[in-house]
Amino acid sequence: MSFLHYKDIIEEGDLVMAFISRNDIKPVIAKSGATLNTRYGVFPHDLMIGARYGEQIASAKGYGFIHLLQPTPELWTLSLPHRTQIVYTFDSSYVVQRLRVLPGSRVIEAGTGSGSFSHAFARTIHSNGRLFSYEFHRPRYEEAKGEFEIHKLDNITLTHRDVCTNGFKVDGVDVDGDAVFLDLPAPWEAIKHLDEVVAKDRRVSICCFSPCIEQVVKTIEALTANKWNGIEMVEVSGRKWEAHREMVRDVDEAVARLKDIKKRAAAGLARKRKLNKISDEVDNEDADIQPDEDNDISSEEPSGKSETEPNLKSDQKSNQDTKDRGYNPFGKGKRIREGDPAYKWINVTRSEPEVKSHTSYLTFAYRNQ
Ligand SMILES: C[S@@+](CC[C@H](N)C(=O)[O-])C[C@H]1O[C@@H](n2cnc3c(N)ncnc32)[C@H](O)[C@@H]1O
Repeated sequence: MSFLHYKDIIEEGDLVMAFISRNDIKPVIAKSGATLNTRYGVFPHDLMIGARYGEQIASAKGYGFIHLLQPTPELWTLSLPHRTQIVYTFDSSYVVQRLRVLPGSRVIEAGTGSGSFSHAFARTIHSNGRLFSYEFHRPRYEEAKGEFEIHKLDNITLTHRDVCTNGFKVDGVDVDGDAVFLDLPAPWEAIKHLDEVVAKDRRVSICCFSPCIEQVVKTIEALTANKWNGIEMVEVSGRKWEAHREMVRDVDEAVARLKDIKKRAAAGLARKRKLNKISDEVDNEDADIQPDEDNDISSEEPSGKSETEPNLKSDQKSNQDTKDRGYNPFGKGKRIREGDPAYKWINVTRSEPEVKSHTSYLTFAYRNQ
């Protein structure tokens, strides 16, 4: 396994992205005898080893299940241990294409932070490219170094350095960068050091990622002073769209639904009244109880049989609902798989209710074009 080369079968020592739910993805190194404990059950790693990436496995007791996914930078970004603020895929995907980062590119990145963007760069530039990443915080540097080794990202050169003070030169290496990404509190202090490491014979692109407009202004001043051209600032407003099919229903079905709701409400009320009556009887064991027409459930129960449902006692009825009732779009009944060709469907899209708010401003510029 590696983020650079995909494979089919999971082996001991491979990284597996255990997809528990949309908001819960756990990176796991498959190790014989170990277990993954989740709220859906316990998953022995021995079930993962030998399985195919993409496969679903059941928990040891068979109640829950998870999917075993191939590691990708996108899944890593959603599951990595946060040491800092990170760049998410909404922004990183845009930056990668806008900087024209390709297999073979030589990219300069500072700071490394949690290594979220480093994974995306490393995957895109592939084995023939090189990412020069810089981090001045010692523990973060150490942790990123360990992660890159475990993830076999051998196309990254990680340097422990304050780039604002000491620049980007790497001993014995011609960095020759053609793309630069600065996610630093003061990128304007680092820009002046780029001259000594960026390519002179081809186009070089830069992106500075800054959360506030005052930082953007200072960055633009430094880019202009250092002869960067085509300066442009953009903001990515990420929003997820969900596409699925919805069953087309007609008026008769809508009327049936209203009747169904009304009938269920009446039956529920009757059951509640019956229960209240029983508890009153228990409380007043010796009392002389007069029949109360308002609480007589026989007047509340639907008297006639409906087309689809015999007039059964409530517990029998609920069994009957799921067994014989066939498709019921509104309540208990057979579940229909989305897209079942026996029904009519329409394609619909829905945007996520919560629009991602501001992440950062992206300031782009170019040299030697
Ligand atoms: C917001 S984080 C970067 C997050 C990263 N882009 C990611 O996606 O995970 C900024 C990092 O820059 C580092 N940093 C700040 N100033 C620096 C400097 N002058 N030289 C090197 N690293 C620096 C910080 O320690 C921090 O880890």
